[in-house]
Amino acid sequence: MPQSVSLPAAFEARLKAQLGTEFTPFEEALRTPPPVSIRLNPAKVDAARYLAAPLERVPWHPAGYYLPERPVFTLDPTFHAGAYYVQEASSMILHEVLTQLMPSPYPLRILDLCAAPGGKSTLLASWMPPGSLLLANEVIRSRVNVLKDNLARWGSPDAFTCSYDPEAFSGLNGFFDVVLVDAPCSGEGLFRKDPDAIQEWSEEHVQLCAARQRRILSAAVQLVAPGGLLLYSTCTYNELENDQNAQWLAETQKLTHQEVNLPTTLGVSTRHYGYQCYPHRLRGEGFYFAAFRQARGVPFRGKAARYMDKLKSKSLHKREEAALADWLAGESDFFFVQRPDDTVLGVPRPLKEDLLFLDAALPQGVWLRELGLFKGKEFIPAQDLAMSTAIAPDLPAAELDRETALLFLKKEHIVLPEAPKGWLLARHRGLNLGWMKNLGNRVNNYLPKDWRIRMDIREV
Ligand SMILES: C[S@@+](CC[C@H](N)C(=O)[O-])C[C@H]1O[C@@H](n2cnc3c(N)ncnc32)[C@H](O)[C@@H]1O
Repeated sequence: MPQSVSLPAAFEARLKAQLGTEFTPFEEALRTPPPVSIRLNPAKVDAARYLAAPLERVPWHPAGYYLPERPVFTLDPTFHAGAYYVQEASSMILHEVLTQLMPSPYPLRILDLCAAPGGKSTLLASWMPPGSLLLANEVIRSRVNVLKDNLARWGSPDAFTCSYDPEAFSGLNGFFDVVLVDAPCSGEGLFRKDPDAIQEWSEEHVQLCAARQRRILSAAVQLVAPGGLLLYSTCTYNELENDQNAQWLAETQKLTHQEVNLPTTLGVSTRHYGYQCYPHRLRGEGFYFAAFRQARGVPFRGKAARYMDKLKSKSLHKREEAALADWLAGESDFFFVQRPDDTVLGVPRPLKEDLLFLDAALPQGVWLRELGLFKGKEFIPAQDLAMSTAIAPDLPAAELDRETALLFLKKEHIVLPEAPKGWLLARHRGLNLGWMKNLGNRVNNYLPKDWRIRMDIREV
């Protein structure tokens, strides 16, 4: 935040009351550059081999690292391949919260109710026990595509996307073991990273956000299974949106507030119900979180059998299923469905019943991962498949140097005289970027238009 920008007077007065003598170091911290941090994708890269030089660790996440400066991420092909997510460090603490409060080795059903652009969803996808299901929801339609693409890049076959108002989930009461409400908020914690947030701040907006958060939380509470966890987080500091909403959850919604054991060396401040990250106490932005256990509640009761036919009617031919096996990793176990436009979608078989519940309970179901499309006998693989961790590891591929990888990501023509003909994965540092088809005299680039790098790459 530049020296010339001043904080709104009402915000400053409130933070002075909240922080006392710590207000001065807080304000000074807001005027220093925000730290840059990434979270590696352990399903795609091994830190020891991937990182060119040792980096400072984010103390509360095993795959979180601070970068010495902000690179142009767009010009790093491995960013497009889903090797890491650029995530503000404080919010990575949810990994520690989940590990302490939900130490389950068993598969879980997880809902990220306010998910775009997908930072917490990718964190959840990496954290969750094998066999779990993650549903990432974003109500604002214009924000759904970025969520879908970020999750596709992350590659988890067990993460799905949808777009509903929180109240639309009422047919799934008691279904989820973990529900995260990373609520839309007044964004006070982002003042350093995004000075525009200062212009948008007002007391009225804080009140509006607090009321909206309660509406979202009232819907979310119902969805948590008995014994399950509701996580509430914001990137703001005020009590109205934070601890007062947490108090309301504890007192009126009959949830049991959970404590998290965070060593004082981490610098996280304890509020009455939740926890607050301040930028002068740790290397991260402003972030608040509180955790609650659904003590009682009604368990979900659904009849999957009633809905089976719905998906069966769109199931694939046996010979097409057999052809698909070549494109998928040996250990993957998928069931396939075909959309009316013939796109083939794949779901890990152990999640089939849960997907059928979701499909029945939500008006338009959920978006499943695309595998490709059969055109006659030819299978045209989808971008989602290239990104998925369930793709067969031994498919024909061309390893591209950085310059050629960026040309591929710009959707330009590239020449590969040595490469075999047919479908080829474009790779950089062993990570898949997308599909090419080598016709001999030319290479067709199948990167989806929306994934194309738009910036000028000539500076590389
Ligand atoms: C703080 S952001 C979520 C950030 C995301 N969890 C991440 O880590 O990348 C809050 C999200 O809630 C969405 N949202 C806005 N109004 C909402 C509402 N009434 N119900 C649910 N979500 C809403 C916003 O569009 C936004 O994407």
